[in-house]
Amino acid sequence: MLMLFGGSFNPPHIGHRIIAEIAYDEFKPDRFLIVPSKNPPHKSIDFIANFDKRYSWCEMVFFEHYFEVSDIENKLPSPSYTIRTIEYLSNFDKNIYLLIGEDSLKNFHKWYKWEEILKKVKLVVYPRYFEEKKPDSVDFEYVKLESPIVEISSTDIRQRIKKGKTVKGLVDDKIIKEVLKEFS
Ligand SMILES: Nc1ncnc2c1ncn2[C@@H]1O[C@H](COP(=O)(O)OP(=O)(O)OP(=O)(O)O)[C@@H](O)[C@H]1O
Ligand SMILES: O=C(O)c1ccc[n+]([C@@H]2O[C@H](COP(=O)([O-])O)[C@@H](O)[C@H]2O)c1
Repeated sequence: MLMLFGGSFNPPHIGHRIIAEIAYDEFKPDRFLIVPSKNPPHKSIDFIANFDKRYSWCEMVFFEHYFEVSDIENKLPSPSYTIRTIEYLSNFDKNIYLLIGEDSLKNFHKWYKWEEILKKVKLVVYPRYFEEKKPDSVDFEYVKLESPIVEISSTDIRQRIKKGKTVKGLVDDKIIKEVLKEFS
């Protein structure tokens, strides 16, 4: 079984690590892939660090031996549609679990070929809101993790840095210097 956790990771934060650790513990997949998105679809971001930087931050944050940080979306066509990543990974393992946060779940029915995705993966959702938010007007199956809500986001981290506020504890110590340099 392979678990896929994709994201912009702009930058990776402690919330991402908590999500990955809890999902790993719950499912114990044979492979757990962290996949930084080369060109995240549907995302308007004030600023995105280049792929190589985000990839190397992920390697430092997800250092445990059971995590594999993958550069596949750097090689696959742009934009980084998840269906393409899944189709590529299906060559290696057909039992794929796709891990997403509850905010992504809300818009999941707007993803490119989302119905195709659901035929190929089992969806695992990490809660992000105290009040459950289900996708609008569509119904599909997913497993929701029972886990603490983590109110940390990359957007907030970038904004804090711009305002000169600390992000210690929100971002892994190993990458904090580089992250501050990137987003100041
Ligand atoms: N605090 C969180 N709680 C639950 N899910 C999260 C959290 N942070 C990120 N995720 C999920 O992790 C995946 C990758 O997230 P992403 O890299 O976009 O981080 P983000 O904090 O949501 O970034 P941004 O603020 O730039 O949108 C997405 O599926 C997202 O829903
Ligand atoms: O395939 C899509 O249409 C699609 C639309 C939105 C998001 N995604 C993927 O979902 C993951 C989290 O996205 P994001 O924008 O919240 O960082 C990341 O791997 C994206 O490539 C994928």
